[in-house]
Amino acid sequence: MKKVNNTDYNIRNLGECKIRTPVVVNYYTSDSKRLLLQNYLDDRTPQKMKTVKGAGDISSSVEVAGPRENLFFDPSKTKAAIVTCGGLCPGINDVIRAIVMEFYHRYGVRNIIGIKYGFQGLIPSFGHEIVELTPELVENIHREGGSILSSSRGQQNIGEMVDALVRMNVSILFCIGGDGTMRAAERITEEITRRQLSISVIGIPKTIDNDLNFVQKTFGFDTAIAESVKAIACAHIEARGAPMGIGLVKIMGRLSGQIAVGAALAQNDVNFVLVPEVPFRLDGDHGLLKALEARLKERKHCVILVAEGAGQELMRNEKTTLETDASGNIRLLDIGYFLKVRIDEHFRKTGVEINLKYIDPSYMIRSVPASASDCIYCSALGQYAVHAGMAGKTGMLVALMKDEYVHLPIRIVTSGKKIDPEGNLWMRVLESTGQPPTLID
Ligand SMILES: Nc1ncnc2c1ncn2[C@@H]1O[C@H](COP(=O)(O)OP(=O)(O)O)[C@@H](O)[C@H]1O
Ligand SMILES: O=P(O)(O)OC[C@H]1O[C@](O)(COP(=O)(O)O)[C@@H](O)[C@@H]1O
Ligand SMILES: [Mg+2]
Repeated sequence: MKKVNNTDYNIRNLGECKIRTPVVVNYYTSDSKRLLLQNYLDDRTPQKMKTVKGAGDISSSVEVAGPRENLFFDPSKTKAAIVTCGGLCPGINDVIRAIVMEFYHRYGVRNIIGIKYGFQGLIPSFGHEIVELTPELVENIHREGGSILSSSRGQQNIGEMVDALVRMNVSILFCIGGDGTMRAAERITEEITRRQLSISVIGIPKTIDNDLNFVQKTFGFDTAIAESVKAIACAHIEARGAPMGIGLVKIMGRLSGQIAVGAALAQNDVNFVLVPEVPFRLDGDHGLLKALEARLKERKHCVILVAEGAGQELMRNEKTTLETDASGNIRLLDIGYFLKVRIDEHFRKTGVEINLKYIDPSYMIRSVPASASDCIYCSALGQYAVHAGMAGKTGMLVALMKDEYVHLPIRIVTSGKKIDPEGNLWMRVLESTGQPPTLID
């Protein structure tokens, strides 16, 4: 990576630079649909592009993250704003800290503000304060979980948010968030483009769910796994501590079972992993209850790990109305409690006395400070985000992809990454748990 110091970059070309969205060329999505983004082809020198193998034989090129020789924004006049949205996630404060430190110490930018309570902070009627972010303020924030700026859910008016950016004279907006935040960031970018404003929008992929497409890993994911593992270890101890013990753990993961899968692979005490991507049944010769009977008969204890989004169809019928949260995310029914009740009922009927202990670590896996590996990731994301913003990139996010930090157009990441039930990851889960390949008749 090229080292930046305050004299390395060239701000003489400010007027000649254009604010622009990076490109992905010839990318094939996992379902093999061709995604061709016609866009600016800047930074396409070989050392600034990374060629990655997509599905099949198709290669694609994406921009590699890092400092650029030409800046779009003049550091002495630049004002940056940071907003953190959606669910909390370990490492948010690390990213905020890295952005502030990079601006101050690398680029000499002094004007950095924090928007409070997610996108609400850009809507004047909420009356949230604006926070001035300085090195002194952020110095120790990475030791705390959560976000010093707080967060919120709920859609806000895009036009009003852009008005606020204009009013505050913001040059670069950093949106730290998950899929919802990236959808909002995309719409903000579109509105900025429509108004022909020179405001750059840079996304940073946060979510313990790790469900952003093309992004190898969202920050906070590793920490969430490390915390989930503690609950699994307790469930295992409890299961072994009583005759016919069952430890049942429910873990977050709304549309994807990535955390459950990661935790199961990290802590090989789990016998059944239930995720949204792989449907299962309770009843029938190949259903979960029969498989559980067999496991208990053989080993006298069992650990079940269920992702919160798994088995939703088992609890719904045609009369169920789907409720959503303020952001439009579907409110999930409680699969953990449902399984506890159904498993208890089943063994009562069959006359087998079991000891089921249900553990739901819930928010405990996401409100902790980041693990060491997430800390490293968060600092890198913050630094690269600043480089991208100063170079006038927009409508993009910084992310790790195939072990390289790259720039991805925001619009390609929001379609939702899933575990492939035919893929190697799920295969490894089956191998390490010993659970049957299917729990459906
Ligand atoms: N299509 C959209 N247009 C505008 N705002 C959106 C859109 N989707 C989500 N948002 C907003 O982005 C913010 C974060 O989204 P949310 O789903 O709560 O969390 P996350 O970004 O972690 O997935 C919320 O304020 C939400 O209302
Ligand atoms: O109760 P909340 O705050 O709405 O959050 C619950 C959800 O937030 C998450 O932790 C992460 O979701 P986002 O990152 O998309 O906000 C999910 O795993 C969970 O379903
Ligand atoms: Mg989300």
